[in-house]
Amino acid sequence: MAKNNTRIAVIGAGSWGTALAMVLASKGYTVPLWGHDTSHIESIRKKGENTRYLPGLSLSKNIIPTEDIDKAVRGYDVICMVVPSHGFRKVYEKVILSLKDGASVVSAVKGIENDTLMTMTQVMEDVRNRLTPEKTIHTAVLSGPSFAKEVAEKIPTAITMGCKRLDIAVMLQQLFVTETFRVYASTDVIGLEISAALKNIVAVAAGICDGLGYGLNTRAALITRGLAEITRLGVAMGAEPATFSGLSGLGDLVLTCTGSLSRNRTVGLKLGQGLQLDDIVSEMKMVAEGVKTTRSGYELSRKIGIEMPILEQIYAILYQGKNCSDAVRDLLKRELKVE
Ligand SMILES: NC(=O)C1=CN([C@@H]2O[C@H](COP(=O)(O)OP(=O)(O)OC[C@H]3O[C@@H](n4cnc5c(N)ncnc54)[C@H](OP(=O)(O)O)[C@@H]3O)[C@@H](O)[C@H]2O)C=CC1
Ligand SMILES: O=C(CO)COP(=O)(O)O
Repeated sequence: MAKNNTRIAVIGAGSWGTALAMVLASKGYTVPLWGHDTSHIESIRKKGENTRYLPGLSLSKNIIPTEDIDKAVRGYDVICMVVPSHGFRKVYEKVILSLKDGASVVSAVKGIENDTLMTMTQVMEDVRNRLTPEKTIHTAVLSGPSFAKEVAEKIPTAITMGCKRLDIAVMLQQLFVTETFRVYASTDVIGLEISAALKNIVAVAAGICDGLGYGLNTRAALITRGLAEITRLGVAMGAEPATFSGLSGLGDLVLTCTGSLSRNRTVGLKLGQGLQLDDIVSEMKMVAEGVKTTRSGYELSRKIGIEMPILEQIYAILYQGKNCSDAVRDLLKRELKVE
């Protein structure tokens, strides 16, 4: 668990980027924390606290807030990308220009890009092929049940680091692990990314059912059947089935479908209570990735030809104006099946 000479920076000064910077800073690493909003970065620098996203938690002096992306990236060995999926590509296009050959880039983001239907490691590969094909860059993904606030408060958490090269996954595992932040290694990058992105949609569904006043039976059914459909899609994309019963699969699904800290579950809860999506989203200061991923997940499932009944109903609610109760009724009256 000891610190080594690796230089690591975090790109994205929201709740999760800040919490991950706190994990690394607690090990003694000096961590640049990049954010795109100069006034927000200035506020973090002055107050020693991210009052917008993690209020009440003092930041270590080892965290260096910066709005200068080149300064945050140039010469660093490992970059942790924590910019929401809708802004990820644009930021990475800047990051890659300053990235050193042989660096590792970890995506801690849970989403699928709209329009391209790419996961974040696929976006990174696409950007590299276009902008710096001569560079070798190791892409990785960090995923699992981990509310930023709890991680920042050092509440015991377990999570998975995935990289197609196991030696790199193990190097990154050792870099992030602390006494309260246990990191497993995996080589199933696509499995981790698909489970991470799609659990957010099931969390919206769980919130809707709670908002409608349904009970624990409903939630347990959603978690179980949600996992079945996420697994079907992931396996069709080349993932290992076992990944979906791991931390990034079942683990994160349980957390976000049941935890009151989940932004995606909160969106669903308010929809179930009758609020309009636009009003819910415009009042939230944090990102709920499941809203955009419902669109890309839906298009991906149709492209690959995988039946995903829960996802289809959430898509109809969010993007076709379907009534929440009608969606639940239509799920229940589907043709009977063998489990
Ligand atoms: N929070 C959590 O518990 C966890 C989150 N994640 C994932 O981490 C990712 C980041 O989420 P999280 O940190 O929670 O989000 P937050 O909503 O807490 O923060 C988002 C951050 O990204 C910035 N941002 C928004 N749009 C852009 C853009 N286009 N370019 C650059 N920066 C931008 C925001 O800046 P501004 O303030 O100016 O809007 C803010 O600093 C998501 O994919 C999420 O699913 C994963 C595990 C846990
Ligand atoms: O992914 C998360 C925890 O693992 C956070 O979930 P929300 O984005 O729904 O808050």
